[in-house]
Amino acid sequence: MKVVHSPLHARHDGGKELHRGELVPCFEMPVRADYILKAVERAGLEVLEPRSFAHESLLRVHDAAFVEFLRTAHAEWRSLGKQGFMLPSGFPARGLRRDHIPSGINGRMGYYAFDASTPIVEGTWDAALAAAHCALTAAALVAEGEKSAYALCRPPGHHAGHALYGGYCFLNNAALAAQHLRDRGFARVAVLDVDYHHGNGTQDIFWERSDVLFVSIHATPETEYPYFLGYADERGAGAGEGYTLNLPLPRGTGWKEYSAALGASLDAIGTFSPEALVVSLGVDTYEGDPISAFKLAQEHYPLIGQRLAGLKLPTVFVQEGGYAVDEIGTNVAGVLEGFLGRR
Ligand SMILES: NCCCCCC(=O)NO
Ligand SMILES: [Zn+2]
Repeated sequence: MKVVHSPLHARHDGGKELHRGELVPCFEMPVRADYILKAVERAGLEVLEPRSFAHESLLRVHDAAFVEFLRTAHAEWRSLGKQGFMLPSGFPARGLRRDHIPSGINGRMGYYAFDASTPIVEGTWDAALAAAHCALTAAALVAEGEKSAYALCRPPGHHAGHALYGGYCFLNNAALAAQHLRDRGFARVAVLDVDYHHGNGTQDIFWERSDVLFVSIHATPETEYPYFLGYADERGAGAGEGYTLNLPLPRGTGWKEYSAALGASLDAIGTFSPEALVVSLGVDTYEGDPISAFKLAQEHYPLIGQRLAGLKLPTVFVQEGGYAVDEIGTNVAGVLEGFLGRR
C-alpha cells in the first residue's frame, strides 16, 4: 500500500476555533500528520508526494464560486488590512436569505461556512489543495492497478459539501477520490465513513446519485456534531434514494455495538457490489479522543482493517479526524496493517 502525503499540510496552522464557548487552539493541528507519517514509515509503507491535478478536478464535486472563495478569501482579508485567522460571525439560518451571496467577505464567509470551528489562515488554501491532490493521487494509483492506497490528508474533508465548509474541512478529499474512480471507469463506488462524526459533506455531494453509495457509522447527531445531518431516516433523494445509509450510535458506544454496525455497513456495501471502496478514515472513535465519546481501544483498529479487507475491493483510504495525537499514528497504522493482513 502506498501512502500519499504532502508537507504543504503544515501551511494550515495558527488558527483558533470556537470550542464550548471559547476560542482555543485548533484540535486539528499539524502534528497530527507528522505522527501519522512517522507511524506509516515505521510500518514500512512507501510514501509519495501527490501529483498535480487540474482545477477542474475540484469542480467534479464542488461549486466553482465556493472553490474560488476558498482560494481567494485570505488574500481579500489581508487586502482589507486584516491579518490572522478568519472565522464567520453570522450564518444564513432560518428566516434569513440564502438566495443571495453577500459581496462583503464576512457575509460570504458565513454563507459558505456552517460553524466557527474552521479558521482560514494564509496557507489554508495551499494545504487544502494539497490534501485534495493526495486523495486524487491515491485514487489514481488504485485506478492504475494498486490494490489499495492511503491519502494522508490534512486538513480533512468529509464535512465539506458541494458549496460548504466546516468541521475542520474545506475540500472533500474522499468525495474527490470517489469521483476520480468513477471518472476512471469504476461503475459503482462505495464510500464508507468510519469517523466519529457524520460525513455530512460527502452525503450532500452524493445525495441524489445511485452510482456512489454513502455509508456512515457515527455518533448520533442528536447529541454530537454536526447535529443537523446523519439521522437514520436520511436515505438519499431522487435517483439516490436508497444509496445513503446512516448508522448513528450513542455516545459511549464500545466495540461490541460498533462492530455490529460495521458488519451492517459491510453487508450494505456487499449488496451494492461496488467496483471500488473509499474509506473516510477518522480515528476519533478512539476512547482517548479529546473531542469524541466512543470507546474503541487501540486493538480494535487492526480488526477494522481486517474486516474492510474482507470486501476484497480496490480500496482508497482517506484520512479524516482523530485528535489524540500521541495515539493517532498507532491507530491509523493499525487499520492499514490490519487491512494488509499484517496485524
Ligand atoms: N467543534 C467542531 C467539531 C468538529 C469535528 C471535526 C471532526 O472530527 N469531524 O470528523
Ligand atoms: Zn471526526
